[in-house]
Amino acid sequence: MASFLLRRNSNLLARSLTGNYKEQFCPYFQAKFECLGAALNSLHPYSRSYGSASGSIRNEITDMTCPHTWYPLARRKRRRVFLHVGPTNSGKTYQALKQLQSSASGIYCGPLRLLAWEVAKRLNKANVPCDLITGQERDEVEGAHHKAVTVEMADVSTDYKCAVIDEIQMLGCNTRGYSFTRALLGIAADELHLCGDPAAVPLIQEILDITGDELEVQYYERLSPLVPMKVPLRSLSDVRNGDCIVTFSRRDIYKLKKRIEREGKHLCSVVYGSLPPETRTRQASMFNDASSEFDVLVASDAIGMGLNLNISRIIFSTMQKFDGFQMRDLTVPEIKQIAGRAGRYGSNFPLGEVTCMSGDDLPLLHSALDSPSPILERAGLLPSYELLYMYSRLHPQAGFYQVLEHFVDNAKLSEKYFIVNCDQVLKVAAVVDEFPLELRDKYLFCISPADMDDEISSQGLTQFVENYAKKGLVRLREIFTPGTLKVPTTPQALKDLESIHKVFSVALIFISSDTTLSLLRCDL
Ligand SMILES: Nc1ncnc2c1ncn2[C@@H]1O[C@H](COP(=O)(O)OP(=O)(O)OP(=O)(O)O)[C@@H](O)[C@H]1O
Ligand SMILES: [Mg+2]
Repeated sequence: MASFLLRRNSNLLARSLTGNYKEQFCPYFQAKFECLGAALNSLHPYSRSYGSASGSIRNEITDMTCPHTWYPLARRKRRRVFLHVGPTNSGKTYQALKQLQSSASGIYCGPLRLLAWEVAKRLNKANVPCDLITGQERDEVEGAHHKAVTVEMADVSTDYKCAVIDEIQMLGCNTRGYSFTRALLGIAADELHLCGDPAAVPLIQEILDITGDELEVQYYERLSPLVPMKVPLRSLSDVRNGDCIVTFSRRDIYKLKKRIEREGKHLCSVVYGSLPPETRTRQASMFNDASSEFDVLVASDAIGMGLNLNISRIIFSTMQKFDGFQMRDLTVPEIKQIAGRAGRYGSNFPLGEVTCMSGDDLPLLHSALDSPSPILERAGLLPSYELLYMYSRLHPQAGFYQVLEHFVDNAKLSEKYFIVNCDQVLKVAAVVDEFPLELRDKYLFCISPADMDDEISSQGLTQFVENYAKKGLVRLREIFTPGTLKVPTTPQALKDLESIHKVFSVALIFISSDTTLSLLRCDL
């Protein structure tokens, strides 16, 4: 790994930028550029500074009320959209994938890397060659006309016969929502299948009313029962084959694994968000494989969406999680999604059960499973590079941080949309503004999956940016000394290794991605 090089303006980076550049220079942006050019030319050269540009042009650029016009290729079609909605384990994704599989070309967009992997594996097994593309990997299959991708990698500049967007209710997510909105508005497919929670129906109906697409809603019922238990799990010695214990911190995951394994009856696989994706896949496969000794899973909500694992019973060790700001109760959709992993149709366990480790948590579990998810009101958006570029032309003295912050403050939105939380992007912007970089390089760093709340990851990114700005070249061996990475023997060493992996992931995005500008920060 240490031999990776990143060159400024390398072919790949340039390709990734121009690829997206082309995609976004649609008539909508072209018109705005022309407007902006005329306005700048009409200004006195010395007055072209922050705050002095024409207010009406600024309003024009920050107008995000019609995001559907950003995607001319999709707008040229009248797409046939099928919205598959229903509870978990009701066959929504299965039906959508059947259509994808029988189409001449297509793309599957999912919220989790594990889901994209599951779909690619399934299509390839059915002799439909399918590429797997996520923020960190690109597994290309000869002759493939199908792709399974994490939604951030959805390609809006290619014409497809069929597309699937899974877990479409995520368009309301406060951080990743904009990628789902982009895929919904932008994918140019004759037939588009959306799968998800019924709570998304009214919002999608309203959005697609404006795009002029043809929409059909199909409702589903659960295929096999999910039984909420009346009693909690009394002790870890009652854990049995096929159980999945859910908890949210790495420390608790390993503590539970150790305690269960100490009983001497089971071996546990672990799955959680900051575990590198290949490791997550391997752990999930070991658990799913009936012949392996790993018959119990200890996992966070990284297993919480759409996945088909051989789980018989979900056991919530806690009903609270830290959401980056505070400890809070799990929401109704989160509880239903996680519980819905038990007893998947066609798995080794035709009946699913769900319970908690504490009896005090049972009322919340039962009421959540009985409640509908709250209706979604708005879909997420994020200003594109092109909009920010135009805005920065009006404010040439401003750094990227200021440009983004001001843009978001001044953005005009229709009532169906909101701008997603930009805190992480702004944290990276504050770092990149310290270095002499072009706006598009800064933007690229800002949307990379660097975790600025993690000390090692944020230090790695800073060093990365510094080397890049100085030499236009980054040698990873200058950031990490080769040979110093060891198999971790303590929890802290494991955490550090996961953080280092995040820095390598940023490097990979710069080196291997074609659609870099469309990447979102997290690739779960
Ligand atoms: N008609 C069917 N024939 C055979 N297997 C099916 C059928 N429908 C669904 N399945 C299987 O049932 C399981 C659950 O289906 P699927 O993943 O489509 O559910 P879902 O409604 O998308 O659930 P979630 O909301 O959790 O994503 C999968 O393993 C799928 O392959
Ligand atoms: Mg599904």
